[in-house]
Amino acid sequence: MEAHGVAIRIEGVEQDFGAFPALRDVSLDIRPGELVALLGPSGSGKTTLLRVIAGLNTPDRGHVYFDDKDATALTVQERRVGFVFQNYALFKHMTVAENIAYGLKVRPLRSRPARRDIAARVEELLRFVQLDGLGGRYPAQLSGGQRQRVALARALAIEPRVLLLDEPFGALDARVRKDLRRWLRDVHKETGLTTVFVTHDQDEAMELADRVVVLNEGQIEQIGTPAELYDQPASPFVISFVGEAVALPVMIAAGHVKFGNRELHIDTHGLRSGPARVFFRPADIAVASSGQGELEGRVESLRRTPAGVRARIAIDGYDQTLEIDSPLEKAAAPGDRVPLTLANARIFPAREEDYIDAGEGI
Ligand SMILES: Nc1ncnc2c1ncn2[C@@H]1O[C@H](COP(=O)(O)OP(=O)(O)OP(=O)(O)O)[C@@H](O)[C@H]1O
Repeated sequence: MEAHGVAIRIEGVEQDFGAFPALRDVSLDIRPGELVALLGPSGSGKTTLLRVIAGLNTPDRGHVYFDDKDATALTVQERRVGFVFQNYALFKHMTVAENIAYGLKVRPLRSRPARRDIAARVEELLRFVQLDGLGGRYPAQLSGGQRQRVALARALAIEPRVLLLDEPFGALDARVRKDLRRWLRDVHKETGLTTVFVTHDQDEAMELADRVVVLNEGQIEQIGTPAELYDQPASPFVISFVGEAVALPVMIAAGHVKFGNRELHIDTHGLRSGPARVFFRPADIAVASSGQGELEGRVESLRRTPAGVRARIAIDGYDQTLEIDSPLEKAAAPGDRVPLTLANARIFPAREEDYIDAGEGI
């Protein structure tokens, strides 16, 4: 990638806490104006990576570049990053306006704007985050969502060149979260700021981000647009973490994919003969016309969902159940035996531990 097309470059970054490797060989380019999500389960290294980008953590190995300049040794202030944390770390004893003005007031005298200019900037930001008129309140007098908007205004006040958000909506209820997500997307559009946010919520990442970085055990599993992650997941971890998936242990032999003694009509994608796993989204498994299914199972239970029904099905020859989505009018009844067809399979080599499981049933 051309250097001028990169706002933040992370190169071979590693961070250890004692003997524990929290980040392992993380490399990533973030383009100017991009909205990037760091997504992963608890403990996967999201916050650690965000802190490395911010300059709050110094990596043990590797480099961070801002606009092509090595920023690894620069402080937070020197990097000019704006921060928003999960639990609205606002100063309780300061009014909303004072909170927003804080980053400007603590600047060294020579770069500090005049009082009048700070006041004007605060007013402008209050309007921008749709809190005009509330500058005199204290944080305790605001709702959670309002506080998070103040936190964002405070981060924007210093005119950062990068905005970093750590689970910014984590503590809010589902409805407010959703509203703020949309709002943040609008804010991003308007400011055009390079923005990196941490979330463990795949819906949040997929709805907001231009690109999503999936982290697992301190390593990047995949970087891609939401569509790429859904349609071309690079690993079993990604397909299972981004959206729902069911996995079936299969055996590849002579170019055929067998589940027990049934053949699944799936391309092997050039995988060698041996044990493998195929993954499906619940929406990609459908009840077939009788006699036409690749698999057969018994409906154990049904649950109504916004889009139709979700059926839990015990598959013949497999000691686990899988869940499928079907439209209301096609719903079977508990106890029914149903033939199933499969679409959009992803196939991956089995891990060692699957070899034994898969081998037994096949
Ligand atoms: N200062 C520290 N000292 C020791 N271990 C740490 C420190 N900070 C993080 N860790 C460990 O590093 C790993 C990654 O932590 P990190 O906070 O980056 O994960 P995360 O993906 O943000 O998780 P969560 O979603 O739970 O916040 C965890 O196992 C954590 O316990």
